[in-house]
Amino acid sequence: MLETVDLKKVFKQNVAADDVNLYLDRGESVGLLGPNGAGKSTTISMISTLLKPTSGEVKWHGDSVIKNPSLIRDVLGVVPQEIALYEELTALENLRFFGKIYGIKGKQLETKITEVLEIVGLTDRQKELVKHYSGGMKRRINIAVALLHEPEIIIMDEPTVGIDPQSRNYILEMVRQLNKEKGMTVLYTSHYMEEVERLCDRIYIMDHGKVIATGTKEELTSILSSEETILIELDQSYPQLVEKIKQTDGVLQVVEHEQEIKLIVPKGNRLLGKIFQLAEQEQAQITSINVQIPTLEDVFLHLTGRKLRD
Ligand SMILES: Nc1ncnc2c1ncn2[C@@H]1O[C@H](COP(=O)(O)OP(=O)(O)OP(=O)(O)O)[C@@H](O)[C@H]1O
Repeated sequence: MLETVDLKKVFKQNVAADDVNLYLDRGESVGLLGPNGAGKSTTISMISTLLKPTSGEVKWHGDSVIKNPSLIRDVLGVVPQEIALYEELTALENLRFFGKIYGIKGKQLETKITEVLEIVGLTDRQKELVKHYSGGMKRRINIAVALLHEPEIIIMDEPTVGIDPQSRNYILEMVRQLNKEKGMTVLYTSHYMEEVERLCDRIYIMDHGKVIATGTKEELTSILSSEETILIELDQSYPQLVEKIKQTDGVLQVVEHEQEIKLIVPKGNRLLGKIFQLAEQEQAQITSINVQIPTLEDVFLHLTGRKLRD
């Protein structure tokens, strides 16, 4: 239904999107997972025709969206990362304003507004000025705006960044319902692994402008089927210990974050004894040590040697 073919965007010397190939089938929920600066926003800006690609194609049912942007504009709802609302208007006035921009009028507009307010759970607060809304409520109205014209496909650019856990949960559940119950096709970008794991049927992992892996969560984590993750917590950080662990035979990847060290090691390894020995040498106190099933975060670490969120 929607496809990008070798989509590229170069800003001066910086290749923000590098031959990105994605596809979405009708009714799918697809995640674009990557750290800040990976090229997610650039890619979706090109898909939604807000940004002209340096080269490559965006196709809607096989036809070029680059040549004919109107093909996609009516069927696409875009929720940008930045809140795009008038603070001095109420939520209802914002929805009326944006609805008219979409060309929806009169009774049809009022019916649609009632419906989208219900979807985002803000019916009771619709007459309050947006400037008095919390960050999470503003994001929900931002989403309501994108739903006004009944898009076939909705693209969301990190819609939960910087909001409270309750609003975050509300948004995630709402996206799930739009996809699973209303059959809307979703392209969801995030740097939160848990969100794409929870919401998306298929996931593209991006880094430095490139798609570095794609598949279902199970397919992606099976990249690590012969490996496992060891998570070590210490009473404080021990840089020397990290260095020694990195040099230990059989340790494939190591990342540290404050008092925590995460290792990717081959399954069935016998490294725990060695780790305890090294900790003793460095007089480091291990407060916990856990062997875990690999997550998408570990897949990213395995592929790039870095954490998803640094
Ligand atoms: N208008 C622009 N001019 C120059 N460079 C840009 C522009 N927009 C993005 N970039 C650069 O392109 C790269 C990809 O940025 P992009 O915003 O697409 O990443 P992202 O994965 O969406 O991350 P974030 O979540 O931080 O937005 C970054 O190096 C960024 O600095």
